[in-house]
Formats: sequence, C-alpha cells, structure tokens
Amino acid sequence: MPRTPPPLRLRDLAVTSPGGRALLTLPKLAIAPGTATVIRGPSGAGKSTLLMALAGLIRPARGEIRWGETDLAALPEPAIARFRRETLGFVFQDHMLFEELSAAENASLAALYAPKAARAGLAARSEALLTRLGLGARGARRVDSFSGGERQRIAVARALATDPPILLADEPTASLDRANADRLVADLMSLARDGGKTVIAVSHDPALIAAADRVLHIEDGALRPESARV
Ligand SMILES: Nc1ncnc2c1ncn2[C@@H]1O[C@H](COP(=O)(O)OP(=O)(O)OP(=O)(O)O)[C@@H](O)[C@H]1O
Repeated sequence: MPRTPPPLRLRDLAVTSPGGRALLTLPKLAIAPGTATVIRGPSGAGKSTLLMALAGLIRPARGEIRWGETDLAALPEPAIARFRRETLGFVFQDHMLFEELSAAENASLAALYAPKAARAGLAARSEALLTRLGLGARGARRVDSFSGGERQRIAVARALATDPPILLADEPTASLDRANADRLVADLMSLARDGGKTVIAVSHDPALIAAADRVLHIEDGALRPESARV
C-alpha cells in the first residue's frame, strides 16, 4: 500500500556549525506532499545543510522541522532514526556506499533492519530498482569496481528500496551522463506525479530544475525571497 507523505513545515530554522557560525537561517517554508522540489544555489550556500536537516541528520540550533505532526528538531536520536528508517530515502552527495559489499547488498541494506517478513520483498525491490537503473546484471559485483555514475545509481536504488514516501537526494544526477541523467530525472518526477511521493533534490542539473514543481534558491545560508512562496 503506498504511504502518503506528510506535509513539510519549517519555522524559525537556524543551523550553525559546531563552532557556532550561522550556516542556514530560514524563517518559514512549507512544501506540499507529492511534489518535486529542487534546491539550487552556489557552492557553499547551505543546500546540503538544508537537506541533511530535513532528514534529521543535522540538529538545528533553533526552530522546527515538521513532517506532519513530527518535529525532527524536538525528537531524541532514536526516534529520529526510526522516522528516517520508516519514512525517508536519502541519496548522499558522495553516495556513502560500502566498498566491500556488492551493488545488490548495498541496495538492500535496509533489509538488515527490516522485520524478517519484509526482507524478501525488500531484496526483490532493490534488485528490480537496480535493473531499472541499468545495473541488474552486475548486482553481485563489489561496489569498488563501479564507476562514479554507476555508484550514484546504486545509491538511488538503496534510497528507494523501502519505497519511502519521502525521497531526499543530494545532486542525484551529478555523476551521470546525459542519457542516464534524463532517465533518472523522469523517474524522480514520476515518483512524485504518479507515486505521490515528496521528492526534494539539491541539484544544478537544468533538466531537473526545469522538470520540478518548485525551485528553491539558496544563497549565503538563506532562501531568496521569491523561493519562499508556498
Ligand atoms: N560541520 C561543519 N562545520 C563547519 N562548517 C560547515 C560544516 N558543514 C558545512 N559547513 C559549511 O556550511 C556552508 C554550507 O555548506 P553546504 O555543504 O550546505 O553547502 P552546499 O550549498 O551544499 O555546497 P555544494 O554545492 O558545494 O555542495 C559551507 O560554508 C560549509 O563550509
């Protein structure tokens, strides 16, 4: 059964570095469920910081990160981890794959934490995703033998293996050639349009930016005013 993503509401958000430097300040932002949003902006602007905060991977110094009734900023770590496991898929900028594991093992890592009854389904789904992303035949190979673009696709398969209602992706097409990037852009849009998922991606990719429902522009740790409209 597809799960409906909760709406996202940020309020009075401030993220600082461990040394106390302001990295991101965001008074107010709402993102509707089932939409595709791209976060763009210059290098160092705070795009990855925002995405990590949305996933509860960074705790803000102040403010609310509300997915429906759940305020990630106010939850203890174990509850954040549970929310992430059950609700979110995350594609890291540098992929964060386990080198010594195979592509299939990386893509089905969520099975390690899933209830036993769900494991076979998860493995089958991650295998189907790898095939869809053009890597099905090489699933048994160790990740350290794959190219950057192939690794990126393995990271996408891993993020989607649990069929999460929310997908957060940091530069998901950055290492891909145009043909593979275009296929992934179409897949990401279809996750939102046909699958009802909330997709939020940091990206400079003009194709992804053009296809998105909404583009947020971040500069110097703040949203440009025209981005803040709901
Ligand atoms: N743990 C940290 N400690 C100190 N500064 C940090 C930390 N994490 C990020 N920063 C700084 O925060 C700012 C925003 O970083 P962030 O990675 O969010 O930028 P970005 O917009 O995603 O950039 P890029 O497009 O280059 O990936 C940068 O100046 C970065 O150096």
